[in-house]
Amino acid sequence: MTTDEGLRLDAVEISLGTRRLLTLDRLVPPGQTLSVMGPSGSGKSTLFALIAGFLDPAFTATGRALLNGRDLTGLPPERRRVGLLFQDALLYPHMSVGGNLLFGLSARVTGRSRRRAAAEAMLERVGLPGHLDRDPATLSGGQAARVALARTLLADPEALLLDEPFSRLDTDLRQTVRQLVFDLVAERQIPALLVTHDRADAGAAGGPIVDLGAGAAS
Ligand SMILES: Nc1ncnc2c1ncn2[C@@H]1O[C@H](COP(=O)(O)OP(=O)(O)OP(=O)(O)O)[C@@H](O)[C@H]1O
Repeated sequence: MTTDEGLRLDAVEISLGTRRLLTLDRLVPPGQTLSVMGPSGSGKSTLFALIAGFLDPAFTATGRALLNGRDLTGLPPERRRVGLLFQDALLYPHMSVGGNLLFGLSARVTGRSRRRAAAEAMLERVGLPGHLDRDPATLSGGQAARVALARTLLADPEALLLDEPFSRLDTDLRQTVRQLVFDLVAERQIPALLVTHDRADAGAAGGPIVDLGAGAAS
């Protein structure tokens, strides 16, 4: 592995006015999940916004985020190859499951039948074979979370930002879905960041934990 691989947060510092919100200097190697913890307001979502490319202009940031050697600074969000998963699945309600997946699918996969096959294969991998024509409104919370994961991965991201994606799932489901997520992170060798308030989630991620509330986050 060269040092270029993975998600590098190179002397990142984010401030809000005169208040320094966070500083972070880390490499998240391929296949590893760095868990980001910290109290409300410590800057977890702001860090994700910086990496994904939608930092509010109210903040000032120095340092760089590099993904597999590419400096993300100044790139529009759609060119960053960063996948996001949130608390809510955020599926488009007016599209079928397949429509949602094809919407996310990388433009590099061309041709209707190849695109459908890629979506079906990904559904199968997340444990929902044959669900392409389902209406998202009829899915359980766990199924919707799996579809959201499938949609994110179909875009072929080079890094994953997981913003409390398990917090709405109850215990058993939570364990199954998070295992699936971390299995896929390892399988695809993608670096991932997980924002969570839950030590068990951070433990399940298996990687290092950074606490933004501790004042010495690095
Ligand atoms: N658009 C904005 N303009 C000004 N201040 C903001 C803006 N968005 C967030 N903040 C402030 O920036 C700080 C960090 O917010 P952020 O949402 O990143 O925290 P967080 O750790 O994700 O919190 P939570 O756990 O509640 O999601 C907070 O003090 C928040 O009030």
